[in-house]
Amino acid sequence: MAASSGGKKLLPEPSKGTSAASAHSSILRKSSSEKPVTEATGSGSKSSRNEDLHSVLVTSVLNLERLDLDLYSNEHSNRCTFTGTHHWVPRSRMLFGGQIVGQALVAAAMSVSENIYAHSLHCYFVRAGDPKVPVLYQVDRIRDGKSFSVRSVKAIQHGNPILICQSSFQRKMESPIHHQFTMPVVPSPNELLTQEELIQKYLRDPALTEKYKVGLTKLLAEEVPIEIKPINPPEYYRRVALESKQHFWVRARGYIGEGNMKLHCCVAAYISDYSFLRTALLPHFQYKVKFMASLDHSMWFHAPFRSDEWMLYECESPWAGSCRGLVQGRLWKQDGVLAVSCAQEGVFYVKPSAAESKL
Ligand SMILES: CCCC(=O)SCCNC(=O)CCNC(=O)[C@H](O)C(C)(C)COP(=O)(O)OP(=O)(O)OC[C@H]1O[C@@H](n2cnc3c(N)ncnc32)[C@H](O)[C@@H]1OP(=O)(O)O
Repeated sequence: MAASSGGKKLLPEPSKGTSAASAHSSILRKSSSEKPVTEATGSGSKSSRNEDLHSVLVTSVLNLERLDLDLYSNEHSNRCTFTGTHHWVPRSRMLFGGQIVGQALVAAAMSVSENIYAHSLHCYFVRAGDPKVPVLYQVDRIRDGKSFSVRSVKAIQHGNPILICQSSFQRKMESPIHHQFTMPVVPSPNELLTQEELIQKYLRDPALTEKYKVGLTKLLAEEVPIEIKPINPPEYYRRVALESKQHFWVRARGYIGEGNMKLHCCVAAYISDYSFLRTALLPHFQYKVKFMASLDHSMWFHAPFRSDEWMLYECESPWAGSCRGLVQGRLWKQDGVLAVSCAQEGVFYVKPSAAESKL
């Protein structure tokens, strides 16, 4: 399924100067008519996952409607067809950054030919997204070179850009120059509880205070289309300074299938912004956040991967200051291959701590 208009499958736009035939690739192979998944499917390898439950990320969230050449809307994708409400929106009530980045990459990918693949993207979030109105995606074809193609995408609401995203695509190339770090040693996904199972465990704790019960119940009710298995999650009630690092296993909720790499990169863009920025707050438990938002987001796609299979998200924050925090992340495949690197800066405005307020 590529962009769809009135249910008809639309193939990506032929790149200018490229024969339509070579551009006839669908970045999203699965039809949008397939049943979206509404709950986690299967517990482990893709073979145990019900292949009829396609991820709502593919059937809906990343399913843009083509309005014109290089112009797309998420009007029909931003809604959960089975509930009529908008897809998951953080409690900040701003559009989730990962959704805007993922949709911007879908729009850019529609304008490049089949045999080149996303290798990097760099975005700025310039205005908060409004969950009450659709987003327009305007693609500018900056350059098509022999090996690389560059696109610029503007995500627009109320006539103003909310996101500007540059992305670059490269044709497959081999090279003798190759190295990567070694994947951290952590428990495998099968040894861990999902975030939902952890919350259920906390909710069974008789010592749980009402405040935490309400917060955890709200978190449980959120329909985030991502499955997460935290590694060494801090006890919810332990208010202590933690190292600015976290690891968790992560995958799209539901089946996506072999698809092609452009689709998995778009889903990884969505996934990569979830629970990422909070890494910078882990050492600063004593402060109450009044405002928090991602300022930018960058990704580098290194090797083929599947975003509907467990990947280890290794997150760390080397620095925070001047109301900003930097987070860096690496997505590892279970076989130890480094698939994706991410980086993001965010803005935090916090209330002074109790001790500071007394000064
Ligand atoms: C963790 C969630 C990850 C995400 O997905 S966030 C979604 C993706 N990111 C975004 O949507 C951010 C989009 N960009 C923007 O909204 C703006 O560029 C951004 C970052 C707010 C900067 O715009 P500016 O006009 O410069 O706004 P600002 O930073 O001056 O103010 C923003 C709000 O914070 C408040 N603020 C500013 N300085 C503060 C302070 N010292 N203490 C407490 N609050 C403070 C300020 O009042 C403003 O709030 P409000 O909008 O007026 O209600």
